[in-house]
Amino acid sequence: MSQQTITFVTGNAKKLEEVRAIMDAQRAAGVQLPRVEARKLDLPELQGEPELVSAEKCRLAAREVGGAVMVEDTCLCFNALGGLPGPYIKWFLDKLGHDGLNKLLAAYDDKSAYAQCVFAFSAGPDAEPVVFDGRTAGKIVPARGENAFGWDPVFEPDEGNGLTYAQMAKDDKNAISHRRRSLDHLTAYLREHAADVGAQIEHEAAKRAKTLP
Ligand SMILES: O=P(O)(O)OP(=O)(O)OP(=O)(O)OC[C@H]1O[C@@H](n2cnc3c(O)ncnc32)[C@H](O)[C@@H]1O
Ligand SMILES: [Mg+2]
Repeated sequence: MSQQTITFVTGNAKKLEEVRAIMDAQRAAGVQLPRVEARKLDLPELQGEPELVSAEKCRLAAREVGGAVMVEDTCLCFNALGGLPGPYIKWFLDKLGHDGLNKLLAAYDDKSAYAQCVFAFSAGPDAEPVVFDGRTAGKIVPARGENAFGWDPVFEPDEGNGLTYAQMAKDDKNAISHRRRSLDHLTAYLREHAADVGAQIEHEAAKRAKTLP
């Protein structure tokens, strides 16, 4: 499987940076990982539960790439709001900013939240995506820290020693992040099912080769 390539499809350069850093550190520690290439594509996203959003994004990505892909969808879930904004965080952040995200919780004592990352992997356009959930608990705080990645300045993870994601060293965020946890599940799956996944990727590729002119 290590010879085969999986394409990570995302329109977000910061996600890619973190995924690369996490995978490079694991490789350096001797963990066997597949080759991952990146493709910058902003795919349309279905509305619904995070697993569904990610699985559908994965199906579209596999069709677009015509091969094995991984994608991820990230949510920021406020417990007082029943998990919202959740998968809609991109638009809430865009329209309301860091201050507005805090104001959403002004009427509630409970500022707790969790960051959730759902990776999805597909061996090819006709394969069923497999999804992996990773979460980090914390709370929403007034913005602290100079960091250009999304809502990092307003999320203080419980394991962050009082620092927001934006104030933490990159390696420290990557050690406890929602993305790290989800990616760990995905890479463990790829290792555990290396033979099956490898055969599935090849089967998909052979099928495509037959149908292409
Ligand atoms: O192409 P894709 O991979 O979908 O990239 P995206 O930027 O559209 O990402 P999402 O749909 O998953 O939306 C998640 C939003 O949360 C932001 N985000 C994702 N991961 C984050 C993290 O670890 N820290 C802070 N903000 C993050 C991201 O910039 C988006 O605004
Ligand atoms: Mg997106």
